[in-house]
Amino acid sequence: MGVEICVEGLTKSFGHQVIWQDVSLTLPAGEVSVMLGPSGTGKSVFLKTLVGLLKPERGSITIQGRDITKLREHDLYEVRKLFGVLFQDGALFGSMNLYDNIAFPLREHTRKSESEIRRIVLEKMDMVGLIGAEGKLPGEISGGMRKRAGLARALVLDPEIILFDEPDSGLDPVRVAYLNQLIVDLNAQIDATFLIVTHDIASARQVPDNIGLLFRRELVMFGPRAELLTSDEPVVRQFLNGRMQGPIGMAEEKDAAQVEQELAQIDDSARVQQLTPRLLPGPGITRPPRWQAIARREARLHQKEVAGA
Ligand SMILES: Nc1ncnc2c1ncn2[C@@H]1O[C@H](COP(=O)(O)OP(=O)(O)OP(=O)(O)O)[C@@H](O)[C@H]1O
Repeated sequence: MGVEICVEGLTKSFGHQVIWQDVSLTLPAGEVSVMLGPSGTGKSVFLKTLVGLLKPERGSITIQGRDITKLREHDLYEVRKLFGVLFQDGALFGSMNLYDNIAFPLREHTRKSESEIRRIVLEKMDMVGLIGAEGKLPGEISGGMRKRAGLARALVLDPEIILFDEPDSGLDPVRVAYLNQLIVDLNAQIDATFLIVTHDIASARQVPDNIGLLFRRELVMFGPRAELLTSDEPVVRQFLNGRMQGPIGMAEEKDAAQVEQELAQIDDSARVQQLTPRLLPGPGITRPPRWQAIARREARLHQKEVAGA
């Protein structure tokens, strides 16, 4: 079972540039959460702050009762072992084959024997569908395979928390669909806490239990998927529908009168019916008990929304 991450009043700046301020949210243990936001709103900075690579100016990040923003390097090193991170490009070593890339954290951080390492590496390669590609170099395989190799490497230390930085970037829609299914299946299998940064609205609608949205240096909203998907909050509605009409502009902020006029013109009559179904684990993968709780939570929200429509 994954662990909960409790973020309170978190603020991060670089010099005079405030990236985001007063961010508070709880990533529930074992659930999948997605963080959305226009480019440059600090989603990657948020992931790096969670894993302790960047220090916030204010606020706390509590994991297993410890505020990681206050830890010294040695203790932070221990907490980091709870995390697996899938970086945007897989962050594989170009000169090492996939087997050695995936074995790398085990050789660096554990004293396991080569036969034990072999068992773990092949198990994780199997989980992400890469059996047979052990000898390939990262430059010889597709972007989708590189992501899966990066994911296998993120899994080898059996993390309680996995952070995904734009796992779908640069992939075609079919590869994105396969990757989303893999993420859902993995979450059901290992029950770790997942946080995914993405721009892909289709993924954000189908994959997570919870969605958050960063905009203009604030966390606009964070909550259960169905709540965000049916929200009347103008920024949330604009982003999740990929529209030009709304408070989010190309580069500059729009003036209030223009936003109001644009919002008045949108016909949202079909919105309630459009609540995208959640992606379920594939056949043969047992759903952990929390899936029932999440399904009940979503059904309640949906009923409330339909009743209020
Ligand atoms: N180490 C750093 N030093 C100074 N500024 C930084 C640093 N890292 C990030 N930034 C700035 O923080 C802001 C947010 O960057 P970040 O990459 O987190 O955005 P993002 O929301 O992930 O964007 P995208 O969706 O385009 O990937 C940017 O203005 C970036 O230039």
